[in-house]
Amino acid sequence: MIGKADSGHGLPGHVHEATPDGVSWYQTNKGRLVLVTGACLAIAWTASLLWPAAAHWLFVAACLIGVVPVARRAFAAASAGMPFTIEMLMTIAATGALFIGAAEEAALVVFLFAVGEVLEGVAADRARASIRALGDLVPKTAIIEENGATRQVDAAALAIGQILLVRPGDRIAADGEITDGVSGIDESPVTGESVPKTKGVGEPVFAGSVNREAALRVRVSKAAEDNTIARIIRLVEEAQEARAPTERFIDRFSRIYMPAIVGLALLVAFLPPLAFGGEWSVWIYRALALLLIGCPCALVISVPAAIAASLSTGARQGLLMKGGVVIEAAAKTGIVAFDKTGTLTAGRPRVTEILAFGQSEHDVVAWAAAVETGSSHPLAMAIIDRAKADAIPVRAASQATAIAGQGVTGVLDGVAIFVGAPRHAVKRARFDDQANAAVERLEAEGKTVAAVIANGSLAGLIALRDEPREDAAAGVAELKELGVRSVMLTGDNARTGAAIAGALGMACKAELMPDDKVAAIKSLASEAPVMMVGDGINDAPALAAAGVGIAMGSGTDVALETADGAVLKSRVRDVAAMIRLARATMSNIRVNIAIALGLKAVFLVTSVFGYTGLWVAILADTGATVIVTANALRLLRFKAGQA
Ligand SMILES: Nc1ncnc2c1ncn2[C@@H]1O[C@H](COP(=O)(O)OP(=O)(O)OP(=O)(O)O)[C@@H](O)[C@H]1O
Ligand SMILES: [Zn+2]
Repeated sequence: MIGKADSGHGLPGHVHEATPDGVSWYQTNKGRLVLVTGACLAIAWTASLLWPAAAHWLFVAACLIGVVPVARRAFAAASAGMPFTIEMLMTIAATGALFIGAAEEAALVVFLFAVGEVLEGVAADRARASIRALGDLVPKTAIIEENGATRQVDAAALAIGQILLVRPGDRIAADGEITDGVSGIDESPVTGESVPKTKGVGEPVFAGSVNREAALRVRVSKAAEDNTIARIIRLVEEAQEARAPTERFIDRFSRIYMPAIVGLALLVAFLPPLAFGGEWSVWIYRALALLLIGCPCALVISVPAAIAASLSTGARQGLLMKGGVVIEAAAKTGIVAFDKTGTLTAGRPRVTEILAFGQSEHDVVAWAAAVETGSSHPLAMAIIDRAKADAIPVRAASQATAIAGQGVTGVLDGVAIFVGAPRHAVKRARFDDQANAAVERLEAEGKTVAAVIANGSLAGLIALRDEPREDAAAGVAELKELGVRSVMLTGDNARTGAAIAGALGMACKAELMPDDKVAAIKSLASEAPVMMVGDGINDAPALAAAGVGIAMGSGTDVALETADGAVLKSRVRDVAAMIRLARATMSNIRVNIAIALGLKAVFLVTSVFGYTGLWVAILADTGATVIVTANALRLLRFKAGQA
């Protein structure tokens, strides 16, 4: 909401337009107003020493110069149906002060109000600039190779298929695939991951990452606006627009609060003089101070400033959240449900054992690999890789069909083959005691067993193991420290699931068919707010069912669009980091609201009883805004990860 023209919270004007790049505060209209009113004040003060009679009129002039632009905005809003604006409060207070003869204070009020606006603008711009800085990471130009010659082109105009020449030290200008060369690539701008990765021919690279070592040729695979970094920036910018429930509360609050303040001011102005003969000028003066105290700008700025700072900090650390709503929900997380394959584990299972029953090991692997050509499951790739490694030719089975959550079937050389989970395989072939014992033992070791059935009898067992990510146990432990429970959701069998989950120190719900995951999330949600973490691609329904759905993955393979947020570094610990950042943001907001309301409450009382006057009132208002914004900007330096 910062930087947008007012979007209906009834408090226009105090919300800041983005300052264009390269424009300093004093070059903006509001900045010039500060300089002009400041100069008038200085002249008037000097004059008051030399020629007191003229000083009064100089203060009046200073006040009028300052109040006219504010009054114009106030009346524009009023004629648009929003009479209770911050500008209106300010206009009434300043002109009122002029009428009761407090010209010096009226001028000071107008000046400090202008200063406050400029300070807010500077702070809001800082939060925004740190998001925009992400975009500056993509170079403006690129060198392409065409018909054997090279030329420099505009990076925004790069077309898919063009070949980029990337020298060592260059930033890569587009998402693409390496066609020539091997080099260490620093992807920290895109994923927040600071350790460079060595990449070679055929591997993807992302716009904004830095080529560290050797020259590369890269084939452009995405148009400029579809680059991963462009998508991330767009997402963070859109996220800024999404309004948190707390923010909506403040809007509603302000809508009642502003008229209430005006009513109270009228009461203070008229009641004492009419009821018990108070001095008119005294009570009008106090009422005007009350109007200034009533200005809710600190309250209005507190939430969006904190959210903008938090989104930007998160983005730089590879933690994306789509707006204040997500931050607020993430902060409340009581249970994190993790998908197993590809989230808690690396998603690259390896074959560890092959047991053959009455067949050769060779045939077991050959049959299994043949039907697995019809599946895109990670287990399928592992089995095919094993066949290749053992120099067993992989032929494609006919009629190969994947059965979701169970396995695959197909026919090779007239042999009908099934490869899949033993609990489904037992319906297709008899398992003797020896086979059952082997399955039990392997699963208890955290391995997934694929039973291979040929023409209705068990031909063999293939055990596979998908190692947990290096930081999975640490991530689960960090979550526990935050008071958050972790649960693993998996389609794998209960024994394997329990073995892996147990080693990581978390609970497990296993043997879930794809639809069951949604039901599992819903039942967890009845216990505590759930965050679901998955790869975002085949578990979109589960991500959607959870209070917060977070996709985990690096660069292009993460489905940013389907989730509420993403952990770009593929680290389990970053899930804890995200919750920490969300909680820090919410407590920052709570502190800000307390500061804003607390200061107002104190000065409300002192103004009504006449202990403090107009200029203290406006100073408290501006001061509260500055304190609140400065506090929000502290989030820009928040380190979400634990050392
Ligand atoms: N192509 C396949 N080859 C062998 N077994 C398979 C295949 N597809 C599915 N299975 C079996 O079915 C089970 C359930 O599969 P599903 O894809 O639902 O879950 P998963 O990938 O193992 O686990 P997760 O839910 O954690 O991603 C697997 O654990 C495996 O035993
Ligand atoms: Zn204010």
